[in-house]
Amino acid sequence: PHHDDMLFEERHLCYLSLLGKGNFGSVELCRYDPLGDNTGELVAVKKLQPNKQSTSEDFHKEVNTLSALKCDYIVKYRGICYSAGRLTMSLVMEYLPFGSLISYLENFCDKMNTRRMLLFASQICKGMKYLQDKRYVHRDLAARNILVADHSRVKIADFGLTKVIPFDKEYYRVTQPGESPIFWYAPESITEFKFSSKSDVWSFGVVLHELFSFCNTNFNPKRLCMQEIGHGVQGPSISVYLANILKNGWRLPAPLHCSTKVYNLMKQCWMYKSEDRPMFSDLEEQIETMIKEER
Ligand SMILES: C[C@H](Nc1nc(-c2c[nH]c3ncc(Cl)cc23)ncc1F)C(=O)NCC(F)(F)F
Repeated sequence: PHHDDMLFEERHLCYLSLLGKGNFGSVELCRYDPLGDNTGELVAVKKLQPNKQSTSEDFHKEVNTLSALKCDYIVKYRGICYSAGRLTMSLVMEYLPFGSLISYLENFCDKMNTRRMLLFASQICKGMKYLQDKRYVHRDLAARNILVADHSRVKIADFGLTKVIPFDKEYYRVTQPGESPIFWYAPESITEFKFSSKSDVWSFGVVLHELFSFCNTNFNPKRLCMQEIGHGVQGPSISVYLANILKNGWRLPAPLHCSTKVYNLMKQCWMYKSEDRPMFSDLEEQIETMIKEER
C-alpha cells in the first residue's frame, strides 16, 4: 500500500448506518473515533463479502486502483481496516454527505439549473480525463456512481469494475458480462465486451442524459430503452435487441427542457463508431465554453 495510507483499527470504527449495497458487499457510514469522544471523522467503509461475483482478489485490485488515484474529482481513498483475525478487509474512503448524484437531483431539484449541471459535467470530464491518462477504464460510469461533495463539487466513485488497459492495446476485453449495466454500455461493449476510454465516453453521454433529465425515474435510460425494445423482451436477448436498435440509429431521446447544444453533446458521445466519439478533453472544452455562454 502507498506510504500515506492509514491503517484503521476496527475497534475505533463505530458503525452509524448502512449507505448502500453493491455486487461486492456493502458500504457503511462509520465514525473513526480513536479518542472515543465522538469527535472522530465520518468515513465510508466498504466491507467485502467475497461471493460468486467478487473475490478478495477483486478487492485487492480495487484497493490498488483507488490508492493510486489522487484527483479532486475522484472519491478519496483513506486506507484499510483489517478485521479481527484478518479474515475480512474493509476499504475506508472519505464520506460525501450529499450522497449519489441520483439522490442529490431528487432532493435538490430546485437548486439545479443548466449552469450547475454543466459544472458537474465538466468535473466528471476532468475526473475521467485523469483516469484516461492513467489508462484506467471505469466501465460503470453512471449517475448512481457519482458522489456529491457539496453544491458545486461532484466526484467519480465505485471503481469495482475499473480495469487497466494493457500497454499494447487500446481497449480491455472482459470474458463474461456478469451484472452488466448494458443501458449505459457502448455498442462494442454490448456485442464484443470491448471497453476503452471511448466506451467510457459513451457512458458519460448517458450520465449527461441522466443529469439533464433531473434523474427523473420516468425517463431513466433503462426504462426508455425497454420502451423502445418492447417490454415483452426478457433476459439475455435484451442486449441483442439493444445492440440492434443502436445499430439502426436509435438513441435516448432529448430530455425535456434540454437545449439543442447539450443534446448534440450527448449525440457526439453516442457516435456508433468509437473513433468518431470525442475525447474527454474535447468534451471538457466544449462544456467550459457552454458554461461561459450560460447567462
Ligand atoms: C454501495 C454504495 N452505495 C451508496 N453510497 C452512498 C454514499 C453516500 N455518501 C458516500 N460517501 C462515500 C461513499 Cl464510497 C459512498 C457514499 N449513498 C448511497 C448508496 F447507495 C456506493 O459506494 N455507491 C457508489 C457511489 F459511491 F458512487 F455512490
